[in-house]
Amino acid sequence: MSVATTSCGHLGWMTDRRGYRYVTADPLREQAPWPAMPPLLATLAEQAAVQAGFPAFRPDSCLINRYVPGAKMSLHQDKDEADFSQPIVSVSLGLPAVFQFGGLARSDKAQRYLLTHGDVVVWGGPDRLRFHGVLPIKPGEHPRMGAQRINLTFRVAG
Ligand SMILES: O=C(O)CCC(=O)C(=O)O
Ligand SMILES: [Fe+2]
Repeated sequence: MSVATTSCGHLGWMTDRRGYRYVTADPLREQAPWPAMPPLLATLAEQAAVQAGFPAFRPDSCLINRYVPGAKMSLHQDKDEADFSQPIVSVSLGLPAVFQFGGLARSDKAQRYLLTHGDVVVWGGPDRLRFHGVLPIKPGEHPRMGAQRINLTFRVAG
């Protein structure tokens, strides 16, 4: 089962026959601009980045991933962004997930971390291009978010 994805902020992520890329308009909403990034969330992401040693982080894109039980994300690198000196800031809400954090090669052994409601992860610097993914979400009901996990990843995409 796959993850449902949308975006907010100046740039959002899409895929079609031409491949994956960041664009300024939502192809599923008649090319309307992506919704603005809520300032509260941008500030949260920036403050997390400061704590991790990335004080210049000003995200222009937030990917919103929705996982229902059974949904997973295979190991991948986030490498469509323009500037790899900027980190990724990830905020997890709802059902728990096992996050896999691997090496710079897909075949490298991945560490596993449990991410629960409210967890924030920052990866950058020499770790920016590590392979990562999410194991299938276990069935469950989160008291505030219901039977789903929402993950927000803040990025400097353009
Ligand atoms: O859901 C997560 O925790 C990770 C999401 C992710 O890696 C991505 O959107 O590129
Ligand atoms: Fe990713």
